[in-house]
Amino acid sequence: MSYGATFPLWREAAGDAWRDYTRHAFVEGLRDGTLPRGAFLRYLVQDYVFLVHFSRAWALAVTKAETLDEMRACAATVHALLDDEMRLHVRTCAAEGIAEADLFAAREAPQNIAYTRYVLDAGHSGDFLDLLAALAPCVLGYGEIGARLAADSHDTPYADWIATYAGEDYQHTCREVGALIDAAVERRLGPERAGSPRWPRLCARFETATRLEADFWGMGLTG
Ligand SMILES: Cc1ncc(C[n+]2csc(CCO)c2C)c(N)n1
Repeated sequence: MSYGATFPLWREAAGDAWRDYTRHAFVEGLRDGTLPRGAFLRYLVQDYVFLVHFSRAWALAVTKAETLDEMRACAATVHALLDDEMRLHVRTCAAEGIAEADLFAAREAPQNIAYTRYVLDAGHSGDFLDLLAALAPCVLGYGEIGARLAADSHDTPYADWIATYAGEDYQHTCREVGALIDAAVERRLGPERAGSPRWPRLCARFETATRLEADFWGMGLTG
């Protein structure tokens, strides 16, 4: 999955961190069905809280945008997060007897705090590109993971989760976010993006967020 021109460069620059995230033991457990249900539910409850803060980060992106197209793309993501993706968590948890109020009130794990506040700080202390570089591993990594797991399908109780991220709706979102990143980078750095003095810092932001994603899976596995 390339999702545009910038993402493959950031992914390449992240080196082993990308592999550690997208091939994490938690992901392999989703793929072959060996992930314990308790680990999945722990992840889902934390992920609900994660999505609350992620919605805030995309809302921050609306305020950091420079064009109406950028504002529209980020506002649409806020809407999709609050109205679609979080509902999936609510439904799955409800089926296990966990109410939405419990999700909202869940105590955040340190790995969750580290990741979401890192992303928010990238936006507060930096500009639109700093924020997008910190947001990208989350959005595009799940697209890549979903597509890989669906292509190598097993009989797994996590087939719904895989289908959500492998599905055309989500893959379309990933292509749109890839295009948003490409246009934002071109606008601010020009055509020689990788030669820009800002480039190494953007790669570093992407890599840090990637490492925090891997730690988030780890939290699901071990609590
Ligand atoms: C830890 C963690 N990382 C990534 C995602 C996936 N994700 C987060 S926001 C979003 C929609 C577009 O921004 C998607 C698909 C997740 N749920 N939890």
